[in-house]
Amino acid sequence: MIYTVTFNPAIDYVLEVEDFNLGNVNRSKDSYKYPGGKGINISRVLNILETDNQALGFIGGFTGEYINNYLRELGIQTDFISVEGDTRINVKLKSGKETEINAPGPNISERDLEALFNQIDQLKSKDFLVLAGNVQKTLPRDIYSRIQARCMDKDIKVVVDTTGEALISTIKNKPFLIKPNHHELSQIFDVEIEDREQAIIYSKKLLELGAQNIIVSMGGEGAVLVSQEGIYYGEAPKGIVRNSVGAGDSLIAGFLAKYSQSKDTIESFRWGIAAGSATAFSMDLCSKEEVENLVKSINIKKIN
Ligand SMILES: Nc1ncnc2c1ncn2[C@@H]1O[C@H](COP(=O)(O)OP(=O)(O)O)[C@@H](O)[C@H]1O
Ligand SMILES: O=P(O)(O)OC[C@H]1O[C@](O)(COP(=O)(O)O)[C@@H](O)[C@@H]1O
Repeated sequence: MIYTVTFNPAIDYVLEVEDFNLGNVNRSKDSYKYPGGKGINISRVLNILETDNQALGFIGGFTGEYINNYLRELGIQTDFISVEGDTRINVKLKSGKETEINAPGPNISERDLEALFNQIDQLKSKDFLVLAGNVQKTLPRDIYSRIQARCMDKDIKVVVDTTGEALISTIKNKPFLIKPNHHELSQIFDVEIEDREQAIIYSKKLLELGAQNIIVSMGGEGAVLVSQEGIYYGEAPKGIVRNSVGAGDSLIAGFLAKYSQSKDTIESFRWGIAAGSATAFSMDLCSKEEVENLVKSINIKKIN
């Protein structure tokens, strides 16, 4: 079974505004709302790709209830822990460029954390655990690493998709997969990573430090995969970008959907890129048909 954990879910509120003008009243042409947060997006795309999974994490208030109901109506199993305060609303502004404002989210108490640890302790060998998204500022920065440590005596494949210290602290515990985008990779090493060659150099360092598979996504430029099996590059297909929110999450879900059936890392990488791009070309997340259409056109090149 694949479990996703979202510490800080969100309703993604997408506003389309023509010629956004800062400091003035703007009217939006259209607006949409979707349940979001990285683990939740991964659960939704796994479900789209007909892969069973369960969504865990913390929700609160009317916004949390909206997310839980939405996922259950899609047929996704959920076992969220209820916290005090409302789950956040993140604003995604489309006006030529994409601007995102992500809110802080409710506090997580010691008791809430204990409840999550109890759930993690029920996981079994061969399960996948995805730890995704930002963790609230009030929590210790190594919280993902502590969760990983609880899985070490079982054969659980842990996937981490976050940034900064929360990500760095997990590398020593040998995560199965990490997926920084090139900006996040730049942040880790405090350098400017702008091309594939640089992304490879720094991913190799993460491999040496313990990560088993590193995918660095680079938006429309595709992604690189660095693992013990070698170094690969996958070009992203061309298309009209409608809303790239959730593209990175979709990449992870596409990878896991394929990997959990086939254990074929390279083919899974191809599916990941297809799912990421199919989401970028959609207003909401991808559809199964779009992913299946795109996957045929994606060429994976071995670099080393
Ligand atoms: N403009 C785009 N054109 C085509 N594919 C895209 C585009 N933006 C994102 N993607 C696809 O989604 C994947 C993840 O996107 P990226 O923006 O790097 O992730 P994140 O959302 O984590 O920042 C890319 O590797 C690519 O396959
Ligand atoms: O947890 P964070 O880092 O604040 O990010 C939350 C946001 O990330 C998303 O999961 C999208 O992530 P990606 O675009 O990186 O795939 C949104 O749904 C959500 O609003």
